[in-house]
Amino acid sequence: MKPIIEVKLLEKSFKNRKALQNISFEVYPGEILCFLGPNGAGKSTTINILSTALRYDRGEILFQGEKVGANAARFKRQLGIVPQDLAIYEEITAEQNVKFFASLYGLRGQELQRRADEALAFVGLSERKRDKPRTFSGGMKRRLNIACAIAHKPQVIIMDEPTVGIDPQSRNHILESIVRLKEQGASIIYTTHYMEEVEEISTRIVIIDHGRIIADGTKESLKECLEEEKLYEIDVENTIGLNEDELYRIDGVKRVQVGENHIRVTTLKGIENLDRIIHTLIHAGMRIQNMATSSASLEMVFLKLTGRTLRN
Ligand SMILES: Nc1ncnc2c1ncn2[C@@H]1O[C@H](COP(=O)(O)OP(=O)(O)OP(=O)(O)O)[C@@H](O)[C@H]1O
Repeated sequence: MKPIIEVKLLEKSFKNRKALQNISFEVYPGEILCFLGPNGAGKSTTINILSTALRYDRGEILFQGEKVGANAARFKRQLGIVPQDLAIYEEITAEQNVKFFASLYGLRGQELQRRADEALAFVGLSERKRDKPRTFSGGMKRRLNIACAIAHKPQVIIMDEPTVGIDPQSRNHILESIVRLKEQGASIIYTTHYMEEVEEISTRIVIIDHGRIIADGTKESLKECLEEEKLYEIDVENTIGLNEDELYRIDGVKRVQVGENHIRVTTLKGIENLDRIIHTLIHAGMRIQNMATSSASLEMVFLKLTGRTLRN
């Protein structure tokens, strides 16, 4: 299958600070490509460039095999953008909002009405279409934001953290609608901090850190790198007095991460070392309160690749 978008060696600096370095990836039709990365990793910069809202210094973006530069107008018509901050007008009705944004893509008359109705039904807001968004919950506003971005039926939909700070019901609604958009053939580029969302909806994942892509693959392929490892999550009263080196000296221990009252130890599966880990912690004066073992998760992939958790 041919990619709908190809991004090649993208670079972007803000003053002297490099925000993106050698970013290359493809987007295929009918996929949900999740961008995962901590604050400041470069996710928004990447998708703002893709949205044509931000210039880049070097690199190339192709849409259906052709450079975007000369075809920017054609490309923009096929983009639906759901920004991180709500982009709706509070003082006009939900329907008027959707019609306004869809009209920017050239829709008029009956077609405009039909598409607006479809988009509002799609996000579950048909019954509230004559109401103004100022009377909506945060989740409903987010859904309206999505309706505004998809009414013109774009081939590529870019969503920047569309579920931040909303109730679980709206969140589920949004995730379900994203999967339906994919099933209808759209390509969705989705950024999030929430690992669970990535587990739930992604067909492919790009992990970005410090402005570079450090992994690109399906959930399954990314987790393969962890087949040999397991993770101990240990809660303690506090970690004052713990020397990480003592844990690293234990056979099989690969990574240690120490928080205020939490310790994560990644260790090789084949080596029985739990008794030594516990002994070392007790010897250092730790009061263990809880312990759990995890097998491969995206959080662990992220930890392995970056040495950090996604949400510190
Ligand atoms: N307009 C700007 N001016 C200066 N620096 C910027 C600007 N926008 C982003 N940056 C810097 O570029 C880097 C990447 O930021 P970006 O917003 O893309 O990260 P992010 O992964 O989207 O983070 P978040 O999850 O917090 O949105 C950061 O170091 C940020 O401080």
